[in-house]
Amino acid sequence: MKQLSKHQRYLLTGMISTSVFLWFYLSDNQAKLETILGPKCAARTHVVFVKTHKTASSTVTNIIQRFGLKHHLSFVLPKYPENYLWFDSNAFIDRLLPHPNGTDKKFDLLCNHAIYNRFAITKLMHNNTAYITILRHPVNQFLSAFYFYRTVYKIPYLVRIPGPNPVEEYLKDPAKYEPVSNYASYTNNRMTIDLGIPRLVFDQPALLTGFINKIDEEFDFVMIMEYFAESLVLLKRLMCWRMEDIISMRMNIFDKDEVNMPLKAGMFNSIKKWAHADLELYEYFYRKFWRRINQMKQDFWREVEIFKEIQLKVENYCLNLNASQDLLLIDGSEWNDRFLVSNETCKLLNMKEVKFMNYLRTQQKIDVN
Ligand SMILES: Nc1ncnc2c1ncn2[C@@H]1O[C@H](COP(=O)(O)OS(=O)(=O)O)[C@@H](OP(=O)(O)O)[C@H]1O
Repeated sequence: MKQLSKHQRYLLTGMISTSVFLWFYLSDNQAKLETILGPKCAARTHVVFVKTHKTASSTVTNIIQRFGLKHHLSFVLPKYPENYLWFDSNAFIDRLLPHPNGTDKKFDLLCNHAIYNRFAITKLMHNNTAYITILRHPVNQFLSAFYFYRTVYKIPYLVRIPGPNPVEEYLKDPAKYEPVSNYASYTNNRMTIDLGIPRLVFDQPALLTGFINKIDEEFDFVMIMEYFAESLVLLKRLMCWRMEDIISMRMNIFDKDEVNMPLKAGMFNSIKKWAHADLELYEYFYRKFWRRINQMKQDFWREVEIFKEIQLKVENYCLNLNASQDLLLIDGSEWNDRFLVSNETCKLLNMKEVKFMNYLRTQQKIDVN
């Protein structure tokens, strides 16, 4: 074979090393490809998450809190010691911590419990804010709320219910036990209440449907708790966030063995009947969720699978944490850059909503001059 000249050898070596470099870059992952060709999309940083009760909403709030902390974003936060945001009076601004950069500035994120009030919230937020919420099947949502607010929070109207099976007793005549105020109840179609739909329309089908349609117009995305992984991958795509942004640890799990209130025959249907506004809301957005998923290409399901694998690794790592443990390295894929999970990451993933909020409150106060 003919010997290559020095110049040809030099060119060939250059071509090979460039190819190896590009191969490493391109085969590594999508994020590296984006480094060369420019990003496909920029992460959206303006979100309102309407935190419905007992729907895995604290888990989603943790995701948003971590995202905001990482990107130094501003949060709409109630003044200490309040944990809820109240938009029911014109003086709602007085109950909020001021914006860290001046009172005329718009906030980036809102993710506390609040009764949705579009008029008030738009005054605080940027025009390009994504409005998001989450719903759960009303029977499980009702039971979760009933058990939690009776046995953990010990809310008087629920504690007062007598008998060996208080759920059964309550379902015989819910109105007998329910508090008068809309907002004091956690068991009367609370997801619908959280979304700002008044109790007055619960028994007026046309008006209720009208309100649900309005929510549909105003919200960018409604997640479904029973499809949490799918919901988070859709959220990631909508917001152009990274895989490490949507990992989470389950918050507020309630051990059903702690309560001895078996669900007897007929109770499932009684709850559906009582929670009929929540049921209509849930079924509407459940159908919409699946229409959205059915429009996705096959790669959506591959991304969900990858996400579930990563989520499991993170859960195992954070649950079996010990101080000397190495970092967890998550490999890159078509949908994510490589990333590391550390003890510090786990601390944030496990941080309860109120503790996280208190931390954010001190951060934002420090920023106020
Ligand atoms: N990731 C994930 N997947 C599935 N389910 C989850 C998840 N995270 C939280 N949960 C369940 O959600 C219930 C708590 O909901 P919230 O966090 O919204 O409660 S709260 O209103 O903020 O008190 C509570 O339900 P119950 O255990 O039935 O009470 C949690 O177990």
